[in-house]
Amino acid sequence: MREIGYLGLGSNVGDRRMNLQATVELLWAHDVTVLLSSSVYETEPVGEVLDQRTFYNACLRVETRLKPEPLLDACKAVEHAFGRVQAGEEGYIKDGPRAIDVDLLLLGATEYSSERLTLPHREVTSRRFVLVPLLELDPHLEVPGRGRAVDALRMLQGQDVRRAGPPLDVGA
Ligand SMILES: Nc1ncnc2c1ncn2[C@@H]1O[C@H](COP(=O)(O)OP(=O)(O)OP(=O)(O)O)[C@@H](O)[C@H]1O
Ligand SMILES: Nc1nc2c(c(=O)[nH]1)N=C(CO)CN2
Repeated sequence: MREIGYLGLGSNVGDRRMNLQATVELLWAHDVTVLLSSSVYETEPVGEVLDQRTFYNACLRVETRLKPEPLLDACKAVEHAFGRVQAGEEGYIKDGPRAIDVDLLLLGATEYSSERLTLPHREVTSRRFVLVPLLELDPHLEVPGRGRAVDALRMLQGQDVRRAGPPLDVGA
């Protein structure tokens, strides 16, 4: 059975837009069909490392037959193709600079938790750089177990998120 899911992309190293665009193509090669892209947003860094380049962030609506863990594997394979150092590996910096980050935000109505995967993503309702592009894709989006995305965004202040470029090319 095919499910609709949402992925969050982020990049702040190299040609940020090109990295996001290349990710769309790599996802296709891993059985993840990209249906729609949000605009690309330039966003102020949040988390443990604030003194770094601004990020380009976007969200994708995808369709896939992959179950949660294999879909996470596909996200990780894309990061690996960019040479991403993973959590637990030497040189990993939590919230540090990266050419690409692919987060699995939502997969249908699935609520799931394992050692390596939490669905919905634990930060989906606490990051403006995720909620703004998600709401562009679906203004009525409900986050399973956590209510309406628009209500979550209303609770958040501050972080600068500004539209920087058109949606990524998804070949539709
Ligand atoms: N929904 C999810 N999407 C992606 N990774 C997840 C998810 N839930 C748990 N994880 C786990 O989180 C680990 C750390 O992810 P990552 O290295 O991308 O962290 P980060 O990008 O620094 O922080 P964040 O995940 O908060 O954006 C991954 O190796 C993965 O096993
Ligand atoms: N603005 C912004 N800040 C971040 C981002 C990101 O994608 N955008 N990703 C992080 C680690 O996943 C940490 N901080």
